[in-house]
Amino acid sequence: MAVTTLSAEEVTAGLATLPEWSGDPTGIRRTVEAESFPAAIALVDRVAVVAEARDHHPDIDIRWRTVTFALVTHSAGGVTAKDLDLASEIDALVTG
Ligand SMILES: C[C@H](O)[C@H](O)[C@H]1CNC2=NC(N)=NC(=O)C2=N1
Repeated sequence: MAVTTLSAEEVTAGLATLPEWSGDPTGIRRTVEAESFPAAIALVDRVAVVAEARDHHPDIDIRWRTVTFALVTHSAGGVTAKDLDLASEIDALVTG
């Protein structure tokens, strides 16, 4: 499915619905403090299942209990609706 990149205004509007996320048209990101390292890995595993199902994958940085998810649509060269949608899914997986 061809997706088009979002404008700065569209990303700003999208981030208004995603208060845990920050970023701009080049990428959006969220950091999560998990209870433990195993909990961090379990969260990453839950996100991996959804990402694989969507064929849309975050860049993930794991540092002990701190997990940072970064989203951009690489093939489009910027943030698209796919990134905003997956960000919302990740929020649901964080709260569990
Ligand atoms: C072949 C496969 O569908 C593509 O490489 C997918 C995989 N996951 C992806 N994830 C992200 N974030 N951006 C992409 O452009 C992308 N492309």
